[in-house]
Amino acid sequence: MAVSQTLTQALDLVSEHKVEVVIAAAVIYLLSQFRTYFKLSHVPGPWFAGWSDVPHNWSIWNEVAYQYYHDISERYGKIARIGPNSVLSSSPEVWIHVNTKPGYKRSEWYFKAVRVEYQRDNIFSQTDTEKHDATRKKIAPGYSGRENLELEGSIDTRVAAFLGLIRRNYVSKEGGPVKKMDLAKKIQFFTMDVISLVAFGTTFHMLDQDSDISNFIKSSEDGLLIGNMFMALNLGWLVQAPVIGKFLGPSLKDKTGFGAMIRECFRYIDERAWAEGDELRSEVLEQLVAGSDTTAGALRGIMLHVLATPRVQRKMQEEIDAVYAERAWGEGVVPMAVVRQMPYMQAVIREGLRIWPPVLNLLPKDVPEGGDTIVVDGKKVFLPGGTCIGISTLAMHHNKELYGEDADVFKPERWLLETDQEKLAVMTRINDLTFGHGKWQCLGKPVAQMEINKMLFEWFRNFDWALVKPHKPWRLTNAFGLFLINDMWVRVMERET
Ligand code: HEM
Repeated sequence: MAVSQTLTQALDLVSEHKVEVVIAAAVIYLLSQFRTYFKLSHVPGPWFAGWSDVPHNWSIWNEVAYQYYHDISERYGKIARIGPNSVLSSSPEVWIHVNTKPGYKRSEWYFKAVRVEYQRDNIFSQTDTEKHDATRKKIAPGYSGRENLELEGSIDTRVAAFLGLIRRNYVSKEGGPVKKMDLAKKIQFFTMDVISLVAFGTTFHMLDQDSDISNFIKSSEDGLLIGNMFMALNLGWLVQAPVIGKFLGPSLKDKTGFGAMIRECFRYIDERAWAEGDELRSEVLEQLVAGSDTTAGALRGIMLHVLATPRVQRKMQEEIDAVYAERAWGEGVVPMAVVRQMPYMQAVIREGLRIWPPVLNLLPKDVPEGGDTIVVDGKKVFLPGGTCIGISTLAMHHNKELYGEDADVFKPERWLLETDQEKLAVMTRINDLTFGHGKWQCLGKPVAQMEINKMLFEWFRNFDWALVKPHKPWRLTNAFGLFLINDMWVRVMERET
């Protein structure tokens, strides 16, 4: 009774002083906006970034956020503001600092963006550093070639399957009809087949059947595009919200789409009795998401640049032929230990990852409580606690101060002809950041490296390649910083050696 009386009196008071209440609310709102604005007003950036996330979200909506980050860094320097509470940096030193200094944690972006299942975290979405570290300790050995001795053999079977698919369906002959192949699609078959083999111990057989089995790839692309839209509208939290989120996110009962894909994956996992418990199921599922588009993006990017540079293709094949002539490994797929010793191939891969880094989202981290002072180009910059700081990947890897005026050109020789050893070491350290750094560094790096190294060797040892539409080499979009690429049509011919 007393509560309802007080409520009525309060409502009466508000209705008597409507104008004053509106003014007070506006003042409080403006004060909080000013407070937020001034927190980071010493960081350069477009004026609107201090007041609104809309321009940033607009770039996400248009699927060009990676380019937006690059352009902001080019214009405002190595640390720049992109939102009221967000900054981004293209400085490798800053990024290494953020990823190693205790107290930094993953921002809430992670659970909004990469929590594949409703309200259940995986290692990638885990924002609680302690829980993340504990999970990482548990699952890391399974990802490493040293601990997982079957890894290389598993990948070899899929490399051989790719060569087999090309020979069965896509080899064109001199003067005969051209059998066009969408390399972008087949690369995704390859990465999906590898990752299913690594994650569940059984492959999807996409290469063997030359098909997007159960529409997994389409579902995953649709899921990324829809998720990207939610993020652009600042609604990422909705799919994880209590009750309502259950109906918005993918459901295991869905007939198609991401939900259907998750159900199928769980079936694979259960059949193999690979993992026990829901937590491990989530980790396995997460590998599929983290490990297929990323490596596919890398392989497509490297291939496009090599195919557009005939001199590089020729030099790669000369190196491959010399190694193959001396081969001590028999007839199978080239061993990783051999490709690792091929300087030109390694330069091509490093340069490919530099010119076309496949993971381009902010990977944002929160500054520890109490704030932190970072150093950018010798100047100290204070970031208040809770500020969200992300990486400007493209700007970092295309930095003209380090790589020169031709930083945006694919030139593997820059890794071979650099005489300044100190500079080469810096370039290498920065290049390694493609896979992240410190406690959040990519766990799948050995898997991805094996896929890229072996596949490139075998593609170019066996075949000659050409783009079918050099004027429009592929169709591309970007969601969550990952490239979704289709229609990369190529002509493949047996090599005349
Ligand atoms: C060229 C291919 C790849 C690139 C460029 C790449 C890049 C990255 C990056 C930048 C991160 C760090 C994210 C952060 O700072 O929070 C990451 C994390 C991760 N990646 Fe990869 N990745 C690739 C392939 C793979 C593959 C093949 C797998 C699985 C076999 C994988 C599994 C993971 C996992 C599990 C994490 C989370 C690690 C953690 O939270 O501790 N990645 N990756």
